[in-house]
Amino acid sequence: MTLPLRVHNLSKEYKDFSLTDVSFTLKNNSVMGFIGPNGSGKSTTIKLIMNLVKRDSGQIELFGLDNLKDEKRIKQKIGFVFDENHFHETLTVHEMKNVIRGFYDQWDENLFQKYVHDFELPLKKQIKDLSKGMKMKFSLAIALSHNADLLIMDEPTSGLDPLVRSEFIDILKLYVQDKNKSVFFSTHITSDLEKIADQITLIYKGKIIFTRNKDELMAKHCLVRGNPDALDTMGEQMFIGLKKDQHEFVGLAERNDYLENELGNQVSVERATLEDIAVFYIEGVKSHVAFD
Ligand SMILES: Nc1ncnc2c1ncn2[C@@H]1O[C@H](COP(=O)(O)OP(=O)(O)OP(=O)(O)O)[C@@H](O)[C@H]1O
Repeated sequence: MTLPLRVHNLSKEYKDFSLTDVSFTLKNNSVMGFIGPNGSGKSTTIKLIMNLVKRDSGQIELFGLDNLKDEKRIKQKIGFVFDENHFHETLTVHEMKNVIRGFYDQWDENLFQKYVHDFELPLKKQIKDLSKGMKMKFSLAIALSHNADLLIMDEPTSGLDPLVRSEFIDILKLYVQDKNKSVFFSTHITSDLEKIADQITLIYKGKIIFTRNKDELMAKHCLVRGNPDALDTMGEQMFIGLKKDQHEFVGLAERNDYLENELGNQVSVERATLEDIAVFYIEGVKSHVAFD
């Protein structure tokens, strides 16, 4: 079976920023969360995948097809939700939909109308008068109504309230119940990814730190907290990332017996959230000068 998305050694140079040898693979029927601090290169990577920006080198394959040579064919199979508004502000929802549906061979009007109903989309309102949440739901309704096999979304939930975000997650869960569907999206809201993601890719300063299975990532890591004196016994090298002052240290480590059994009374070992994992991996990279 061909993979929905494969990015290989992708590079792009801007004046003050480089995306360097970015590689990752989205598995079939999988949801991948693409995370990293502001300015890490998430939108740039997504724009390169969608051929909105020209790459310097590397390959991008969607469904086994080259994203440049087979762009037209590929775009029929992708539902794209973009943070920046790419609709004509003065058209109504209904008019805008009629423009967009013309691009898709497999437009499903009944399905679109179902989403209009479910999302309570106001067909007669001009795009400029929609709230942020409504615009996102409209984008999502479009993305879901042309039989796309892959959703690619750039921060689709930024600025949305928890209720709308929770609806969004439910929609994605339903979407990937179909074994042919996959999702790739960037976000800063790692708690959403804890609920829905199968894979996580972390990017920092234009380089990939890791692509990992989310459950495995969360099961394998822990936060360790304690008095800095305990570091003398433990050694700092066991930490992926570490923060300390004179009173306390907090670090991310891989779970192991030594930590949990032998050091039990000197340190506390806690569950690490996805946010902790991302923050401390980056902390570790920052303290590793060779990265720059
Ligand atoms: N067209 C451009 N010309 C020059 N620099 C650019 C251009 N587009 C993006 N950049 C720079 O590339 C870097 C990465 O930006 P990008 O938008 O990809 O980051 P991001 O990870 O999506 O950030 P955020 O989480 O804040 O949305 C930034 O430093 C940005 O200023």
